[in-house]
Amino acid sequence: MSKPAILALEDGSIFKGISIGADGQSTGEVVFNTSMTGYQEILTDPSYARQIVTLTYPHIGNVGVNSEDEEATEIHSAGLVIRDLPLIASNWRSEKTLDQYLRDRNIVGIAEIDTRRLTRLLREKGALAGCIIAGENVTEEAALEAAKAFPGLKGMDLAKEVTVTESYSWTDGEWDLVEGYKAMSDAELPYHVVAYDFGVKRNILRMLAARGCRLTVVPAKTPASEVLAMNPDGIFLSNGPGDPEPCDYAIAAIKEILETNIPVFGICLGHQLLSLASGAQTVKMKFGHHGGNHPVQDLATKQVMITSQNHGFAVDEASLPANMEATHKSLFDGSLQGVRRTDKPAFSFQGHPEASPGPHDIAPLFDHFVDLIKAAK
Ligand SMILES: NC(=O)CC[C@H](N)C(=O)O
Repeated sequence: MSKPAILALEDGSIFKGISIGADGQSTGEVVFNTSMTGYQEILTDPSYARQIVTLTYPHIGNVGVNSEDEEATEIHSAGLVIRDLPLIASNWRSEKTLDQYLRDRNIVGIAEIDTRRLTRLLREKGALAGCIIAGENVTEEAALEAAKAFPGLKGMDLAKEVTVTESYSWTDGEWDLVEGYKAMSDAELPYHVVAYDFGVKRNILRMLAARGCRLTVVPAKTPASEVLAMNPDGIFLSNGPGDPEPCDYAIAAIKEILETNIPVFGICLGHQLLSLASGAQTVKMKFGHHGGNHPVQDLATKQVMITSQNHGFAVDEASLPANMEATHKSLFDGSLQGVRRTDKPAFSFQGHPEASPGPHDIAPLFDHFVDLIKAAK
């Protein structure tokens, strides 16, 4: 017997469906993601903290879930909204069904929702605060009240909530498959990169390790002095949830790091923080970019790449300081997608070059980072 569930939005819209996952209540900013695959990676991406994700692809859960595809140890998304949960999950890697996974992690979800109506609404009005109530005691009034009480992500520092408490090392990246690194032990990997964890995805760490980087992953609030004392060959700024603007500790640390000539690479939240630390400004977007098919142009070569995206804030191109240059633009809406410092070996990208799953067109950005490290060494 399926249990009822309700999704209420701050504008008063009510969507009735059935519960998948845990009983309970969850509020957050409702966003739509147009990816056709990767629901488990989306759920576990720390950048989705405090966001309820609706997937436009209609059948979600077909291949179940497994322990290898998680981008972090927990589900960070505040809830899942889908059209149809298949009766059977079938894949050789599947360890459990999606609804069992949500129940085990105490995450609420709702199925049998008209996700096309919901997506059109979010496109017209922009991302809206919402609340899912699932299981017992499902009332429209309670869901509406909770949705309206959610303050929105603007001004919310969530990087400090999802980051690690202790630093750790990471060398897992099938780096031994890369020619030249085959016979090396982890400690012999040629480059030491310190990665700030603002909500990092595992595949970013894997892709850096695969290029010969021995990583020390550090908590979001680690001061620059501690990072510089580790003598890194490169510094990486991770993706992460929430508004970049209130992350003053990170902005201060990056400013200090930019006084050195150590190569810096930022992805998504890391891109926004590098820009803020350089004097640029960020803005909240209407409904953001969340999907796996976003065309982005490299402004120098004019080459167009298909990219994976997940962001609700963006760097305002008009605010770039004289020593920062736009490198990439979205061909969907013209928004800024990449920057580089003209006076320092520092650059960053708004989308996700590590896309897993997703297009790999922009993966060479990792090679560019390693090239800067080699040049600086
Ligand atoms: N994936 C990310 O790092 C997201 C960055 C930021 N939280 C945003 O929404 O724009």
